Amino acid sequence: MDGHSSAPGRSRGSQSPSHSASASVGSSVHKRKLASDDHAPAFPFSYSDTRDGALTSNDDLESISARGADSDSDDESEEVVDEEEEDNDSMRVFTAARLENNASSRNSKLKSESFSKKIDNSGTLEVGKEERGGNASAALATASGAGAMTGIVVKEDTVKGIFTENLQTSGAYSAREELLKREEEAGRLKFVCFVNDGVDEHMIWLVGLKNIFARQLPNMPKEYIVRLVMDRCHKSVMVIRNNQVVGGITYRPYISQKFGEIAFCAITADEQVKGYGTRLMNHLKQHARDVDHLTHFLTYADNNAVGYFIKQGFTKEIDLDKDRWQGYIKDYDGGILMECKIDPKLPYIDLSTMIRRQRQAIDEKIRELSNCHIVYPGIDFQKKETGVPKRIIKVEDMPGLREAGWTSDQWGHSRFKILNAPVDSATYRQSLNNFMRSLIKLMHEHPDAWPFREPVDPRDVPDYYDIIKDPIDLKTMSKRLESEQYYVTFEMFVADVKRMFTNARSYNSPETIYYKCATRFKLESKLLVRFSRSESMGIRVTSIDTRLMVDLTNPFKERKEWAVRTGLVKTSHNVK
Ligand SMILES: CC(=O)SCCNC(=O)CCNC(=O)[C@H](O)C(C)(C)COP(=O)(O)OP(=O)(O)OC[C@H]1O[C@@H](n2cnc3c(N)ncnc32)[C@H](O)[C@@H]1OP(=O)(O)O
Repeated sequence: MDGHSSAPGRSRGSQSPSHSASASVGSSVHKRKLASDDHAPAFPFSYSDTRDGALTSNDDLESISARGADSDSDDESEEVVDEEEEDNDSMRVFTAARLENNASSRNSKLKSESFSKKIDNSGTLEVGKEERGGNASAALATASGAGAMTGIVVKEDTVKGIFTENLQTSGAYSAREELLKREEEAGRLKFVCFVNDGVDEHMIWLVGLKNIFARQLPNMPKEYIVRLVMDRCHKSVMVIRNNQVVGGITYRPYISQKFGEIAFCAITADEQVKGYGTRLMNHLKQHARDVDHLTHFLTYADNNAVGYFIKQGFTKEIDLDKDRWQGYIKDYDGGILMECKIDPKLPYIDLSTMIRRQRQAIDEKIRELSNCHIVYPGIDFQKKETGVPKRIIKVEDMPGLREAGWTSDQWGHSRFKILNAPVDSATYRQSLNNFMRSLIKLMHEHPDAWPFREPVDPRDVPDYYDIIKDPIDLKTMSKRLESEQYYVTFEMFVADVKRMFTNARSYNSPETIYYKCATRFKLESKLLVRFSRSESMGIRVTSIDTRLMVDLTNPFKERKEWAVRTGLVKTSHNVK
């Protein structure tokens, strides 16, 4: 039973049999003292308690360290474009490195062990039997089902000649978790939780963990790390791979308060960003919930690690009642207090199976409602130059189209309808072609159109076609238009114009004239199409966005005047 008495003023040192320097209050003094006093014992307190063969001196610890538990070894040096115009911006955004893997930049300063910590008399921790006997979490994971990363089973499709394919197997998170789970099942990886219990093997791992913390949290006084890792009120959940510790979390469970304080968390440098940190946290949560009966975790997250903690479900908003934690936990400089609620039901160490089942259930439901999982064979579409088909393929011959609910009256269906256009499809198409022709002509005349008038010559730009897989230019568009087979909808035309700008802006860097031309040309083409569409559709625009009008620069100036003249735009309204 936790006999904690509310004594926020009592120093943490009072829990140690012979605490000394560490009980000082001023943080800087404390830090300096720890950092500079070579004669100070590495342990701020001595282990007079010898239960379970606990260490009795600093030498014992050093000797264990010398046995090679150091896994973080010292040799490690450490529209026409429509409304969705900006959809291509992402193409200019290059993916940044996921992590700045520089341990020395991880800046976590111990501000002060404020020693206002309340004492949790439950401090003597029972290490669950399952931890002593191995790894409860791993056992649970094994019991909870196969971890094979199989794809979703697709029902046999009865339609002849139709292929079905797995839509998706698993996301990156699940894939990583599954992989590590399989490692656990194969015995190459385990997650254990120990306190300083004097058992040699456990001590070796704890010392190894201490070394990792010392390496990965360089601003944390080493003596302080040793003290907490070896403190019997603190537990450490460790990642053990091939009998070597590769990381861990040291935390203190406050049993009566039902929360735990994560003191240190680190993975050895060359094993970071491989999913160990996530799996470790999941094991910790499961253990803390099932063994310690905790409901929350609190931690002062190092600024550089806030992202990691957020991904593990920690938030900067602290919901936990202050009475439950204030005065218990230590303050750290450069750290942000974060909280995580432990879910009472989630299978933390088998989340991937849960996610896979949920994904499967959703996928099955989607398959009941749609045929989007059915993949049809492609059509033999032999193209002439400019992509115009050599042989006209009847729409109804396209595999899967009828199955998708297409009917012949939908031919040439478009979001854009020319109003008052003839209903018979031949005349309608003629009007559409005329409309697109007038657009191409106007675009051709635009002063910024010069880079787009002809296809890029590979002799001038040898790598262009290696990078741009779907080239397009105004001349090619004109040919497509003249074939009268290609642009069967206005959307197809718009798609080519969009691609022309996207190609230019992905091949060329922003400071180039080509990129700038593309940006200006894109904007004005967009305005042009909006105007032309309005005109062609017979819509009488009675007001036009001021911004559009202001943006209309030269070659379209006449159109603006024309728009005003014809009453397309209300002069009293927007035109300046
Ligand atoms: C209370 C404290 O101890 S605070 C100090 C925390 N410890 C440190 O900063 C020491 C140095 N860092 C480390 O030891 C490790 O990088 C840890 C413990 C922070 C994370 O362990 P890893 O094994 O690298 O984490 P893991 O591979 O599971 O990554 C989980 C996710 O968090 C992200 N992540 C990992 N570290 C960080 C970080 N420092 N900042 C932002 N995101 C991070 C990963 O990119 C990954 O994202 P994804 O799921 O979208 O791909």
